[in-house]
Amino acid sequence: MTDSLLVTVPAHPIDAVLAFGSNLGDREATVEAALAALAAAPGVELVAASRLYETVAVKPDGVDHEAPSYLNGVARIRTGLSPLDLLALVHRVEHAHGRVRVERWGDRTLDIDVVLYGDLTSDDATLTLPHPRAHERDFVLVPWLEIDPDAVVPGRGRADELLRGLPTSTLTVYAGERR
Ligand SMILES: Nc1ncnc2c1ncn2[C@@H]1O[C@H](COP(=O)(O)OP(=O)(O)OP(=O)(O)O)[C@@H](O)[C@H]1O
Ligand SMILES: Nc1nc2c(c(=O)[nH]1)N=C(CO)CN2
Repeated sequence: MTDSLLVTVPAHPIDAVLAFGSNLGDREATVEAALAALAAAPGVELVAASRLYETVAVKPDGVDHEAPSYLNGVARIRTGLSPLDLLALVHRVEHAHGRVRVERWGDRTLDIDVVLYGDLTSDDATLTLPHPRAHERDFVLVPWLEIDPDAVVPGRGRADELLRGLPTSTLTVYAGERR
């Protein structure tokens, strides 16, 4: 059964953190369009967005240098949407940008994860909060720390300390292909 908190409309706007990834097509245009769509959505205010980072694809067996690399970024929004309405919005934006799911962690034009919704924790498979793998992903922690140096993953610890515990990072700041 879905946790009732996941369908509760908040009494006050909630800060939520979203992580973006794209490794197919015009990655920069896709991420920028997704951010614009989220910023324009009723009940969402875009508060901050990180730079984009070029990152090596991580597959279930480890990093895959043969796969197209990702652009990753993180945004903080303030929202009056319930957690599940936010997830539904994120899915609509993914589908509007041609998201096709073929295999687990397969290449994709756009992936948006809900990293955090306020301090809500959930172990519901439909929306697990905080995102169950955010704490082990440099491609989430690095851009998140850029916009929130004191970021904390509830139940896991400070993002800067989590990052220090990960293998050497393969991220580089994306300078842009068209600029
Ligand atoms: N915090 C969350 N953010 C986004 N989706 C989530 C979250 N928790 C659970 N899900 C569920 O996970 C399902 C699969 O999501 P998705 O296809 O984006 O996974 P993935 O990108 O392949 O892998 P990962 O979740 O490791 O990034 C979604 O349909 C969604 O209901
Ligand atoms: N570098 C990188 N690798 C990934 C990413 C991602 O966003 N960036 N997302 C995945 C599943 O969501 C799987 N692997």
